[in-house]
Amino acid sequence: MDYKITDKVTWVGKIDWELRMFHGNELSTKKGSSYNSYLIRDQKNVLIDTSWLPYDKEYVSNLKKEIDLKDIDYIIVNHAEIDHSGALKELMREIPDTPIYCTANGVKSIKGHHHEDWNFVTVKTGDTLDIGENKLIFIEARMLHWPDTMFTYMTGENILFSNDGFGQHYASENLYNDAVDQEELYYEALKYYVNILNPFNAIVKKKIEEILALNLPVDMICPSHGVIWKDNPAQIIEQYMKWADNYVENQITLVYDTMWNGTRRMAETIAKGIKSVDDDVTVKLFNAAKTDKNDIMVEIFKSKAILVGSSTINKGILVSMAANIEMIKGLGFKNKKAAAFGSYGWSGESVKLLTKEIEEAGFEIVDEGIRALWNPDEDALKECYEYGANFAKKVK
Ligand SMILES: Cc1cc2nc3c(=O)[nH]c(=O)nc-3n(C[C@H](O)[C@H](O)[C@H](O)COP(=O)(O)O)c2cc1C
Repeated sequence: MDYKITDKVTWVGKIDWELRMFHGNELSTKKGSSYNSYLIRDQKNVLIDTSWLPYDKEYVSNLKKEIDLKDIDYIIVNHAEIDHSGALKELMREIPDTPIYCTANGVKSIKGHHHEDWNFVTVKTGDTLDIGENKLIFIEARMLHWPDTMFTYMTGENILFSNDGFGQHYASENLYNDAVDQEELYYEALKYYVNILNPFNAIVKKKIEEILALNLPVDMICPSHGVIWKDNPAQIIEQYMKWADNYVENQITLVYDTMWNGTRRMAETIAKGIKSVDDDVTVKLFNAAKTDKNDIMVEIFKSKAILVGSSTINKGILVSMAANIEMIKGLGFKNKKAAAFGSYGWSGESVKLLTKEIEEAGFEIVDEGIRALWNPDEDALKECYEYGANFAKKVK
C-alpha cells in the first residue's frame, strides 16, 4: 500500500480496526477509526498531528522508517486531544527542540495533557509558514470542536488539513473517499457530525463561509480520522453546510424504554396513529436500552419531531432514557418538536418529568403527552392511536 498522497505529502497515521468505543463510552465506533498524521516534504519537512497514545511507540517507529526524525523541521498540532497528540511525548523525547506550531489555546491544551514546556510557536488565522516551494496557511477553528482547534492549508498541493472537521470514525486501508462503500462513508460522516459537531452548528456555518471567502482552491481535504476527501471534496463541505443549517427530514422518531412492555405497546400504537393521518412521514421506533445511543442521536437529528417514552420507576424515569436525554441536551438540537408518553402504576411522574427534560433540551413541546395505567387495555390503546394521529397533525 502506497501512503504517498502527493509527491510532497505522505500519510503516516495509524488505522485502528479494533476501536469500538471512543471518548470513554460516549461514542460508538462500530467501523473502527484511524488517527491520520501527515508528513510534508518540501524544502522543510513538516509533521501534521501524530497518533493516539496507545500507539505512540508504534507510530514513532513507523515514522522513523519514513524520515530521520532529526530532519523534521516543524510539527503542527491542529488539535491537542490525545487521539492526535498522544504520540507527541514519545516523539519529542527524540527531537525536544523542534518547534510546535499551534494556536494559543493549543499551548494550553498540550500543556494540560503532557505537562511539558516544548518550543511552542503560536499562530493565528492568516499566519503563514514558508516551507520552500509552498507555504502553510493557518486558520483557527475555535470550538470545532475544542477551543484549540485549527485547520492548516497547504498551497501548491491545495490541501486542507482539517483535523476533526469532515472526519469519520471509519477504518479503511483505502485512503480515499471514492475507494470505500459510499453508504457506509456517508453514515459515518453524518454520525460523526451529529455526535461531535452538532452543538457547534452556528460556528460550522460561519467557519465554512469564512474559508470559502478565502477563495483557496481545495483539491483534497485531509481529516484526522477516516478517509481523505479527494474525489469532489466540495461534496462534504456542501453536506456540512446542509447539516449545519437546521437539517431536517420528514421523520418522527419514538425513543422509549419499558420494563413490562406497556410503554412499548403505547409506542407502537402511537406510531400507527401517526401513520393513519400521514403516510408520507417516516416513523422509527427505538428501545433506548437496546439501541446504540449515537445511532439514536442520528435519527433524532433527522427528525422534525420526537416522542420520548418511559414507564415510571421509583417516581422517576428509566435509566436508559435518562442517559439518552442527557446526550440529547448536550447536542443542542434546535427547531424540533416533542412530547412524552409512558405507562405507570400509581403516581405516574415519568411523562411530566420527560416533558420537562425535553423542553429544557430545547424542543418545542407539542402537548402534555399521554399516560396509560399499567399495561394498556384496548381503550387505552385506542387513546394512544388517537394521540398519535393528533400528534402527526400538530407537527405536519
Ligand atoms: C421497581 C418498580 C418501581 C416502580 N415505581 C413506580 C412509581 O414510583 N410510580 C408509579 O406510578 N409506578 C411505578 N411502577 C409501576 C410501573 O410504572 C408500571 O408497572 C408500568 O405499567 C410499567 O410500564 P412498562 O411496562 O412500560 O415498564 C414501578 C414498577 C417497578 C417494577
